[in-house]
Amino acid sequence: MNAQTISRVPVALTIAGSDSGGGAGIQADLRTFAFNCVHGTSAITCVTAQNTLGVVRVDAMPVEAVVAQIQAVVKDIGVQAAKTGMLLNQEIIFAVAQQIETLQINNLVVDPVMVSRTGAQLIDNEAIKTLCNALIPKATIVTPNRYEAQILSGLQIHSLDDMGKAAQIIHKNLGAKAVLVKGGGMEGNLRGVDVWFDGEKLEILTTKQIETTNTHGTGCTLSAAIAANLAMGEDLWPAVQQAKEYVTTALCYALNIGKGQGPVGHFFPLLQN
Ligand SMILES: Nc1ncnc2c1ncn2[C@@H]1O[C@H](COP(=O)(O)OP(=O)(O)OP(=O)(O)O)[C@@H](O)[C@H]1O
Ligand SMILES: Cc1ncc(CO)c(N)n1
Repeated sequence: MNAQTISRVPVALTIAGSDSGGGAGIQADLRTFAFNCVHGTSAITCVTAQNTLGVVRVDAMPVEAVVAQIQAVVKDIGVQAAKTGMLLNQEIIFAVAQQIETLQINNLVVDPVMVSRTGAQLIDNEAIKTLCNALIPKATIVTPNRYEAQILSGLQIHSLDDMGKAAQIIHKNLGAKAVLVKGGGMEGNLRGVDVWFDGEKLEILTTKQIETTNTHGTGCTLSAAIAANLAMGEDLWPAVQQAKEYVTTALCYALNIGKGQGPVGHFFPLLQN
C-alpha cells in the first residue's frame, strides 16, 4: 500500500503540565488536538504525580528546558495556535510570555490554571501576578473557572450576573481579547453555563447539564479544543462554541475509572459508530 503523506495539517502547541493519571494537562490536550484533527505538539512545564483522587507531587521543569521545547517546535514545525495550562511558577510564566512575544505566536488560549475546581490554590501569589501582567495581556482568549475569575476580577461569583460582571472586569483590566468565565464550579442550574465577553458582546453559553462526578480535565479539554479550532482557521467565537460542544460530549462519555473524579472521554468519536 502506498503511504499517503499529509503535509498541510494544522499544528497546535500545548504549554502545560503532565498529569500521570492521563485525565488533564498535556495528556488531555494532545488527545483533544488529535480528535479535532490537529497535530499536537507540547512543551512540558512540570510533571505531576496525580490520579483521580488528586495531586500527590509536582516537579517543575527547568525554565531552559521549557524554552527549548517551545523553540524546537516553533522554529522547525511552526504552530497555528497555542494554549497554556499549568505553568506553575513565576519564572516559567515569564519565560513562556517572552517566547510567545519573540516567536510571534498568534492565537493564544490562556487557561489560567491557578485554582482547582474545589477551590484549592495551585500556584503562589507571585506567579498569579506574573500571569496577570505578562501573559494574559497576550491572550486571544483567557478561560478562568469560577475561582480563578474571582481572583482575576476581585468579585465574589454566585450568580450569572456576577459571571458577566467578572468577564467584563477581566477584559477591561487584563487586556485579553476575549474572556470566557467557565461554570463547572457553579452551583445548581448554573453548573455548565459559561459566560463570554469580547469587549462588545456578552454571551451566555448554555448546555444540558451532565450528571456526572467524572469531570477531571474539563477545563484543559475546553481550552485545547478552542486552540485546535483556531489552528484549523476558525474565527474565535465559532471556535469557542464548537469547543463547548466537544467538551460537553466528552463529559457525556466520561470514564468511570479510579476511586475519585474520573476523566472526560476524549475518544467518543470512535465509540459512536
Ligand atoms: N457537570 C457539567 N455539565 C456540563 N458542563 C460542565 C459540567 N462541568 C463542567 N462543565 C463545563 O466544562 C468546561 C470546563 O469548565 P470548568 O469550570 O469545569 O473548568 P476547570 O475548573 O478549569 O476544569 P478542570 O480544572 O477540572 O480541568 C466548561 O465549559 C463548563 O461549563
Ligand atoms: C497537569 C494538570 N494541569 C491542569 C490541571 C487542572 O485540571 C491538572 N489537574 N493537572
